[in-house]
Amino acid sequence: MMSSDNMKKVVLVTGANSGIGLALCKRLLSVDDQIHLCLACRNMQRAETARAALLCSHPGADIALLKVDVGSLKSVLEAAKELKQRYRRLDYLYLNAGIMPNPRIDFNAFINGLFSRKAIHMFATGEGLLTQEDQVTEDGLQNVFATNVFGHFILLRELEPFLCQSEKESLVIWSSSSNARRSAFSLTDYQHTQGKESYSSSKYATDLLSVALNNHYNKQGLYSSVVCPGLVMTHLTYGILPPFFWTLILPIMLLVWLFKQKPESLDPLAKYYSCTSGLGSNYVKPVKMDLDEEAAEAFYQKLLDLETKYRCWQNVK
Ligand SMILES: NC(=O)C1=CN([C@@H]2O[C@H](COP(=O)(O)OP(=O)(O)OC[C@H]3O[C@@H](n4cnc5c(N)ncnc54)[C@H](OP(=O)(O)O)[C@@H]3O)[C@@H](O)[C@H]2O)C=CC1
Ligand SMILES: CC(C)CCC[C@@H](C)[C@H]1CC[C@H]2C3=C(CC[C@]12C)[C@@]1(C)CCC(=O)C[C@@H]1CC3
Repeated sequence: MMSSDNMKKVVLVTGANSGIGLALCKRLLSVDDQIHLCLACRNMQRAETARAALLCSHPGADIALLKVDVGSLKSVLEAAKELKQRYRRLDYLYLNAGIMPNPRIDFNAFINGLFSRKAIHMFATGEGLLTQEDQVTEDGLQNVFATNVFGHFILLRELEPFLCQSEKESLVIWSSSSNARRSAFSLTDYQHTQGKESYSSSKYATDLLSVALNNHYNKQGLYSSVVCPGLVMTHLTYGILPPFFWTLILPIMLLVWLFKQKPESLDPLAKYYSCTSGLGSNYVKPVKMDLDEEAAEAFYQKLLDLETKYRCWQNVK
């Protein structure tokens, strides 16, 4: 018979020590403080600080730490092994850790975009505005791809037996982005070795991967979904512009948005209302992803090939 401790849901969040990951952990505990929450972080000091902050608001919560650098395959394999020893189940896997290294704003694109019909879209998604300088990891992979996509994919593959259990369903949730863009991604260069939009490409890759995962794993009780947090002030965005700059431009961004609103674009027969209600909160609306299932499957096969290659390499080492 299962003890009540074994019946508690196990939730793992990568990149849980700051920003969206930490806010998510706080929210999860406020919804259900009876979960086993595991903060998967690369820096244990920052993870400890996050744990202490969560315990302040939720004393008595069951919060464990797991060391993992999702950009390193060795670290991911070790972390997965450790997890399998600690828990008998995994209910929610939040694949949230992510990077946007050395971001630069393309000011020419910004000025051109500002006076175009795409201004609002540009402010909402950052489309075409940002470039990044990527690097190669110890495993010989592009860092943004390794961190935002492949490390998480390997983690998921390793945890497959826990996620695909006949008696229960499991959910994998990816932190994607409105910056995910089809034109930044290429199946022939899925690591984005050539371009300067590795972030956009990696987020499009997570969207594709999520679709493929559903096709392959739904029958085994594993469901994948992507969330798109919009624009959130975190270390990631403070890497693009310093905090004081954001304080200055946010009201301007709001004004631009207001002036760009077209009254005729409002539907007279629609009510525009907040989705928040006392009967359960729903702050989001679904947006159809700009992708097709063949591309998702083709990308999935490429990831499986890369996985095979790296597993052989790990065995040889
Ligand atoms: N902020 C925004 O506007 C948006 C963010 N997102 C996505 O949300 C996710 C969270 O980002 P956000 O909270 O904004 O940014 P933060 O930089 O605040 O958080 C990123 C988290 O990921 C961790 N991380 C980064 N690299 C690794 C790694 N190799 N191994 C383990 N952990 C790692 C960081 O750890 P450490 O502290 O050690 O660096 C940190 O905890 C990302 O995937 C991002 O792309 C999506 C849309 C918008
Ligand atoms: C005065 C100007 C220099 C103002 C430039 C504003 C831009 C820096 C921002 C406008 C939209 C923003 C945005 C992001 C980053 C910053 C902007 C491009 C993200 C790409 C950050 C990470 C994400 O995942 C999505 C964000 C979408 C919007």
